[in-house]
Amino acid sequence: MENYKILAINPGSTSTKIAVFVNENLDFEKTLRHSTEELEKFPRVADQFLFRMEVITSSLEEAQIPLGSLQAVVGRGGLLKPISGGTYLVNEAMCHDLKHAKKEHASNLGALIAREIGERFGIPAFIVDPVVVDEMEPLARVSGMKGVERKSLFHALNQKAIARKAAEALNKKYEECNLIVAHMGGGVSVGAHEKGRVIDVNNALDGDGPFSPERSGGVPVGSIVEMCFEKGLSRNEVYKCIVGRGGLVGYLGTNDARVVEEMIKQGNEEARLVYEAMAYQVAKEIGSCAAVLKGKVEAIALTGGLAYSQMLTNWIKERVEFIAPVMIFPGEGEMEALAGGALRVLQGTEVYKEYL
Ligand SMILES: Nc1ncnc2c1ncn2[C@@H]1O[C@H](COP(=O)(O)OP(=O)(O)OP(=O)(O)O)[C@@H](O)[C@H]1O
Ligand SMILES: CCCC(=O)O
Repeated sequence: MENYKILAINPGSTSTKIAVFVNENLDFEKTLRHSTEELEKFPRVADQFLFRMEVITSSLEEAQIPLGSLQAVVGRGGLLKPISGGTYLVNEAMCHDLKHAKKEHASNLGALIAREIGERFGIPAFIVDPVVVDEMEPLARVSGMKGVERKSLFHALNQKAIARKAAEALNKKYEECNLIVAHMGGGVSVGAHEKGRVIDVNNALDGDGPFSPERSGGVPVGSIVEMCFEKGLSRNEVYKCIVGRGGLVGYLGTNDARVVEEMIKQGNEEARLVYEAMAYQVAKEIGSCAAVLKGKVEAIALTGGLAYSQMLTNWIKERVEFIAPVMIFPGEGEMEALAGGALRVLQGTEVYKEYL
């Protein structure tokens, strides 16, 4: 069997994760951290392109991994038009949309960096399951306000990767089972996976669903109207309260769940209430997904950095275990999922999709 060496690139808001896989096997991995001072110099995420390229190429050089030895490069996909899940070849239309994306998101750089490396070394560049994966049913799109549609914007890459692992643990194919996946990281998304399609999910970036370490999740809209029109906050200030300064940050001044657990251990009652409320909201969202799937749920998977917390997962489990067995996959499998998507295409077990 031919060996494929694949570089995976995952640009995050404060880091760039890179990994090199030979087929399924991890050969090299590094998280390149970027300080606020380093990133502050760039007015827009797109302006960080050369800076991130430079840190990636120097680390690979340092690790003595020649870019010329790669067979493919794969980046985390960003805020494109809504598309179905899968592996996409990076093309001109995709790069155009990412350069002109209305919203800032570090993952907008994934495809652009992958394409640059791909072109330099004559190898294919892909993205896999970007945050805009949209497999929602028409019913799920109706918001209740004419002219406003519910959108699918979530941790598609990790949700799909973990759903595949949960299916494997059930000895089934992902496309054969109904699962609920709760990704609990800096943001939280809870998806109803029906036979390999995420038919409903909360929009993790736009104030929808449970609150998270730094996002407010859904809040009563009347209060937002007041913030906009009576408190005189700017558009950016209001958005910051929803994404960045919401959730644990807003209540407790930290986005680090470990710090919150320490506060609870020291007897801080507010910290306990807020932390348990986060678990309560995730459990409620899981319950909503169970209704979406008409109760036919084979497993509930909890993942993301917060899934390391036993305190949190126990609170969630006690409320949702009656629905289906709860499986816990702490952390995220994004690098493996990126490389896996590219590998399936290189090995010919999956056909890449074209972004139009
Ligand atoms: N061992 C642990 N116990 C409790 N919480 C933890 C642990 N490890 C990480 N966390 C928490 O997980 C959260 C971050 O999760 P994660 O690293 O998945 O987020 P991210 O990658 O920054 O954001 P996102 O997943 O939204 O893209 C933080 O609140 C962090 O404190
Ligand atoms: C929208 C999913 C990715 C993120 O939370 O930033």
